[in-house]
Amino acid sequence: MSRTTTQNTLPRRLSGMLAVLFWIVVWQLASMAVASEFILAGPLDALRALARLVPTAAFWGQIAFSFLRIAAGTAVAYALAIALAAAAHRWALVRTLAAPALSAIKSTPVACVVVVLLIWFGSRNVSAIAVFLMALPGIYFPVLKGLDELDPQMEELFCLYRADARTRLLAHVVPGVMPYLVAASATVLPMSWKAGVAAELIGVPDGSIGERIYQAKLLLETADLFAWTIVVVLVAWVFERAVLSALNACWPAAGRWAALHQNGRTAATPTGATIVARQLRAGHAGTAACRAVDFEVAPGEILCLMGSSGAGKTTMLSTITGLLSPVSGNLSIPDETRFAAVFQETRLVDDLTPEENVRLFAPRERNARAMLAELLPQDALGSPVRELSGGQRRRVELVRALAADADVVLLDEPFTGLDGKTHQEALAFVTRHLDGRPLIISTHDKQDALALGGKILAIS
Ligand SMILES: Nc1ncnc2c1ncn2[C@@H]1O[C@H](COP(=O)(O)OP(=O)(O)OP(=O)(O)O)[C@@H](O)[C@H]1O
Repeated sequence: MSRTTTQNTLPRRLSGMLAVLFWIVVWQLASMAVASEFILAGPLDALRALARLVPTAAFWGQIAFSFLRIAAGTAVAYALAIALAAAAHRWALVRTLAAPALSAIKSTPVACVVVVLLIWFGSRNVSAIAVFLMALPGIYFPVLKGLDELDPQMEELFCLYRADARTRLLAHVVPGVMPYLVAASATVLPMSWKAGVAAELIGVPDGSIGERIYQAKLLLETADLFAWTIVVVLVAWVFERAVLSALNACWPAAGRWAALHQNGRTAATPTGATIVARQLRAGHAGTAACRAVDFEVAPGEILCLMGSSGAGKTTMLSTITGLLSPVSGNLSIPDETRFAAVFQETRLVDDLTPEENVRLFAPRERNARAMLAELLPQDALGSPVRELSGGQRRRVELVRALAADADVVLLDEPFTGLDGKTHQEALAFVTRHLDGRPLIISTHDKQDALALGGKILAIS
């Protein structure tokens, strides 16, 4: 933690504690003014009641009874809501069927549900089921939104590099959905305790916190009532902090784990792909972006696409990778060809380090760290890429493309943002690590084509 952050946090914590103290004093003064423990017990009365309750085994048994049911209801709701959201994201029919049912559950008052649940299931586990029903839509809708909002450019990246399902899930889906899940949890977790204790208050299961609060109400033990309320607030707070901390910790850790466990990925034999285009016209939605071109790129050859801004270089590269369909003409590429690419805009997993980003798609034989060290300073290698400069991020992408297990390398203006020296180093890096694979590169700089010794294809 930086010194500025610590300096800001301490006064904030202190002022928060003083605010709590202020309201406790107001509560104490109000109870002294009312002067009746039955009507308004003060904080000291509640503390005395708490001191009486805490040493008893029954107190801990009641907390355990309620905690187990509320935690179980919440956990099952999370698991089912996430699975259902994944299915709804994948299949429109599931989304259509789930929407009205979950919207109805969301708007039904807990008290009405609990009465029906008591008739069906009895009182013992009523809190678990009530919590489950409350948390299910609370998690389902935000997770579905997170899945719908996954960055399509990153989807393309994982698809192009042929990432397996596990890598895509841990390095792309989890970091994309987690902010939605964490934000939803900050509301759902405290609510689950409110719903659970409310259900126990109605069902009054033996040995629960709800039963104790109900008895305190019947016997007008206001101090006990407040003591139990304090206990519920504290346990709910600890529960919320524990779950949120676990979620926040597993968020970047998931991608890191995926990067470090690519042991199964070994370098495949290059297919020796030759790319042949005849009268190929690239474009978007059937509209050509450039004139028809002919070219042939064999293993070890380099083709430099050159043209003014908007001429269609990026569109041509996307057509070669198969992300876009040709508007007309022929493009011949062997079926199993594996591509690696630097896209025009940066596409990195922001929470991962440069090495982890490279290792996501590299075979285990490749020494990602050594390759990165050829282009980046040592102190940049340990930070998440979100903390790197634009030029450093560009170099990480370049290393990732050259380190990946690919037959063809495509680079779309890969030297953008690099100063003269790093530009030259990057050019030399490409030549050194191309390993006889065909390279197609888009650039505005004729010197790049000369330095790489590539053929030039004018795009217009
Ligand atoms: N998603 C898209 N949908 C429709 N048209 C697009 C899309 N992306 C780009 N275009 C159009 O296709 C044409 C070619 O764009 P492209 O990005 O391929 O050019 P470029 O040569 O790579 O340009 P630059 O050097 O500026 O990167 C432009 O007229 C652009 O407006």
